[in-house]
Amino acid sequence: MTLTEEQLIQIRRDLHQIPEIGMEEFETQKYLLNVIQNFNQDYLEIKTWKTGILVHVNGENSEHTIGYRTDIDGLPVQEQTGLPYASKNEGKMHACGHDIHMSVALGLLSFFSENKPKTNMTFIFQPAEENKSGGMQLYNSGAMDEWMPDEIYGLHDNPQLNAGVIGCCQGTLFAGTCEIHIKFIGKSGHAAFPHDANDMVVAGAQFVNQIQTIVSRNVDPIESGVVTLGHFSAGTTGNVIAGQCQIDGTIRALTQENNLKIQKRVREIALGIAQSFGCEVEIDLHQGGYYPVENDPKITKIFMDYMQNAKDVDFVETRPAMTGEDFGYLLSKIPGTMFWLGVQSPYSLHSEFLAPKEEAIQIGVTEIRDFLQYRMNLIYDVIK
Ligand SMILES: CC(=O)N[C@@H](CCC[C@H](N)C(=O)O)C(=O)O
Repeated sequence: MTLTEEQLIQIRRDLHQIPEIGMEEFETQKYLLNVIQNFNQDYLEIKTWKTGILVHVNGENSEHTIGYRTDIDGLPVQEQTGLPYASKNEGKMHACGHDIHMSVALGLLSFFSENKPKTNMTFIFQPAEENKSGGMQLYNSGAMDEWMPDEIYGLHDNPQLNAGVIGCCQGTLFAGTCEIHIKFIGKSGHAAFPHDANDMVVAGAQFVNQIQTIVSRNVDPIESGVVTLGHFSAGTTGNVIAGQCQIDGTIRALTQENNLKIQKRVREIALGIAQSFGCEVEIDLHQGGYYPVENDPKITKIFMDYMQNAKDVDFVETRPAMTGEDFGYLLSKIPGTMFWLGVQSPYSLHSEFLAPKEEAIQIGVTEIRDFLQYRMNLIYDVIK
């Protein structure tokens, strides 16, 4: 069966209620499998990988395989939307819209399970996009090998675009990211005797201030970068000198070169602070699979030209964004395109109030289905 708009919205609401953190998507996997097993199975082969699912669609010509990837994990965010179908999982929420991504993917898969595609297809329901580089883990596990796509597509929802609008750009769509985890370890003591202690609030504060110079002084101003420290904790109370300071953050850059340059400077500054304060430092800079999302020039031109000219598609050319995505790793191995799907919300991705407009799901399914058919016809004409 091809899922109707009503069914897609119900699926999205069901998934929205059961968000799970990366590599713990057990209920989500079970729900997805149940939906997929109700599709026409004539052309489908299904397998699981950890908490993810791979579905191969046998097309008319098996010389080319089109990949379509959705992420399936939620975030550790306490939902505050007040919606009747809000998350039932305390402290977890689909605050990045992966429930929308999954619903669109199911809509597409349901269509191609009924309408044999011109080429093979591999649908990837990928765990752990947010924090554990699920895309990189999946690719490196070899689980995709037998159904390896020749080209791959994936979308991300965008609250700033009207529902159903498609956005894309040539080159880098999303930044490469790198998590920062730094711990300064000194000596705690009485607030009255600072000379007998080694104050890690002061060391941490110096670190926070000094890294502000990285983007302003080390990155070419024509290019760009972000160093955000979202977490700083030290000490226990006002009259005890803190012996430890934990700082966590993230680096964002549009090129891998700048990402590595910023990583190097963060490391150097942390080591310099440790030396000048005579304290220990533990530095954990972790990029994993969060490479810059580099759209393939040829495939992206075909995608953008199609979307620009298609009747009924509202298309905008977007600028690169400093969000990260482990789809960047898959794109470093397989040529393809990532694009935005507008879901129109006053709240940003990762907000506890994010409430995407559900009409974007069916519009997205129609737009992407038509593009994929167009693309498969182009390929089929060449290889048949
Ligand atoms: C689309 C999106 O919001 N992605 C996340 C990716 C997280 C990357 C990693 N955990 C990091 O913080 O560096 C994002 O925060 O952009």
